[in-house]
Amino acid sequence: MDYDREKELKAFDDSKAGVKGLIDAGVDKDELAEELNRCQAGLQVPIINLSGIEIGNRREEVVHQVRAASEKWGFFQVVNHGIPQSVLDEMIDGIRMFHEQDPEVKKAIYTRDRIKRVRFESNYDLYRSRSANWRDTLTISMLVSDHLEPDEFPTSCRATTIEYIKNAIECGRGRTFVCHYYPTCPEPELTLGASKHSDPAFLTVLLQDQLGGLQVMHQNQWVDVQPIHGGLVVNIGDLLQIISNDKFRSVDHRVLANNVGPRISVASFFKGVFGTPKLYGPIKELITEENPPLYRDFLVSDYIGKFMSRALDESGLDHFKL
Ligand SMILES: O=C(O)CCC(=O)C(=O)O
Ligand SMILES: [Fe+2]
Repeated sequence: MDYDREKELKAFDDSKAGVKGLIDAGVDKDELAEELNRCQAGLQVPIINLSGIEIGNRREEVVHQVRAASEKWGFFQVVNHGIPQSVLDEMIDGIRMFHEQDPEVKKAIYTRDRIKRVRFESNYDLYRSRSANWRDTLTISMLVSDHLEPDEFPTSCRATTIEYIKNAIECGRGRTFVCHYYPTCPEPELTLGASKHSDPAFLTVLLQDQLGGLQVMHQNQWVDVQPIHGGLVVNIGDLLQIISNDKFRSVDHRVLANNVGPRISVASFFKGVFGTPKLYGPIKELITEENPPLYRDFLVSDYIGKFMSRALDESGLDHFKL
């Protein structure tokens, strides 16, 4: 592979020509328009109702639905999950407030709290793949432990403002919150909110607002993930595809940019442990003679390292295939 992402990023930064420089150099609008339009109306990612999960055989039913959705779609939405609507609404409002506050105050918070603002990659992505990431994100990494405890999510997402989010960090385990803010885009046909990718995580739980824009690749077509008030979007990430030995699917998704208004979403990535020597790989119970392991064992930090340095159109999975 002769492509060096860091080097290209630096070259772009050094040029100081900005997005305008890239556009002046020529963007193939037809290519992007074709890619944007490959959509499938009428399909919908599975919606799983968690109500009464403790009653009778409901749990079994739900497990079955989760399994089927994870195999066929890699995506589903959950409703009646028990997190109060007010908590979800306040979380969206908190993120909006954070991003829309006075720029100087925001800057002071970033500095004071040493919050890492992920590189705003729009310029770079436009350059590299003719598709920008039209969003500002705030990334908050949680403390790590050596196992995943996804059932803690409801507590740790009780975040209304940045202060609350930080409190959540205190009790968080091996996960990262990405609080997205997709500003209104003057030319949505020229760009993307988030370019096509699969997630570098075991599992992602996503809260999105009512604007829509998230699309998932299904049978070679883009399908809209319809916003459901009070719903949460769950998707399988690369790491779960690996440990399930390809039984569950980590599928590509993207977010369209729009000129209607800012879009807000909060993604909680369950990433496992970064700094410990724990090895992950296809779960032994799934391995038989007919179903041999498809991936080698790996450390989460190896995987994340590969993901970060890969070319944009590459999958993070390929490096671990046997
Ligand atoms: O904002 C969204 O709806 C999805 C964002 C996403 O896919 C990601 O951050 O990995
Ligand atoms: Fe994603």
